Amino acid sequence: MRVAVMGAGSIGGYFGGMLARSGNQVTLIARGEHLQAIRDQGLRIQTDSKLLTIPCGDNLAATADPSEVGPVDLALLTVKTYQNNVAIPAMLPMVGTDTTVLCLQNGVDSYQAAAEVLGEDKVLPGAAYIEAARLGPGLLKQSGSVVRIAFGEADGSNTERGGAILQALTEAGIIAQFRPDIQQTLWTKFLFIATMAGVTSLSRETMARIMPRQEWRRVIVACMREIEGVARASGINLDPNIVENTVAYIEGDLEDMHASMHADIMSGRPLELEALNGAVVRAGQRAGVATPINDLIYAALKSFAAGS
Ligand SMILES: CC(C)(CO)C(=O)C(=O)O
Repeated sequence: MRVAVMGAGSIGGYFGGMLARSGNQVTLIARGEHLQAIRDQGLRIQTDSKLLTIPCGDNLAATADPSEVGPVDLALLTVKTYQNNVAIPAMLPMVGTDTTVLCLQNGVDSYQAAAEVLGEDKVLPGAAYIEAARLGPGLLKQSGSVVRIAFGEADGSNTERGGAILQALTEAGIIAQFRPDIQQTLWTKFLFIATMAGVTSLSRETMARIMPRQEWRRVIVACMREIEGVARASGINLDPNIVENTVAYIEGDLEDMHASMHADIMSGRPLELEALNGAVVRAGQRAGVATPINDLIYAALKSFAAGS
């Protein structure tokens, strides 16, 4: 497959690198010293056990300019959601008649922003579970054993392109699922990440530190119940034990689990607040469900959302 990755940071870089290693023709869209380092030294991915180097050459290329790439079979959208206004229109030269755009961003409505610009029939919503960070120019760190993508057609249909992407991801060693119930999948991750990104950013403490504390645990469970209520009132069919399952999932892997928004606020970078707690507040207003905890998180973090 010809693949382009819009946003070759830690998550896009990891998936792009794996797809190149398994024989796809991958172009990373990157900028500045990150781009230069990838070109000079290859993309380097440090896992818990080894350093993988994927040199630019046969299967991997990197550029700042999407118009150099031309139409691809698969474009991954992995920029932070607050970059969408610039990044999504910039993808247009890479989207042709047969291109599929797989949105792996946080949030339940990010893929719609892409669909509005790139075409309703082009964009597949998806959710990524991966613990990754950028250590330096051209160098990524992927931690822990969880690397998973769940995606689907927005209308729940079973399509040939979905099967082809599933095969490419699986051959790249990524645990992938092509799901008929993609809204449920998106909201399941959303309930987890909006809550944990919100509370860890608010407290400036990691999940491992706040999860065992009863006072935070009550807030976390209440925040998840709030999001569950908004989802159900919006017609999303979540698992009846969604909150208990999500708490158990977090507690099962606490040491390795960090919310990227927490890392962002600690480093003074912009926040995905609008796509996370802001989106809960807006969806709550639409569905007529009160969201006092997310209102508080949203209000408290708003002054930091543009970075500091
Ligand atoms: C799944 C997880 C926790 C890591 O990619 C995430 O989406 C985030 O931190 O924003």
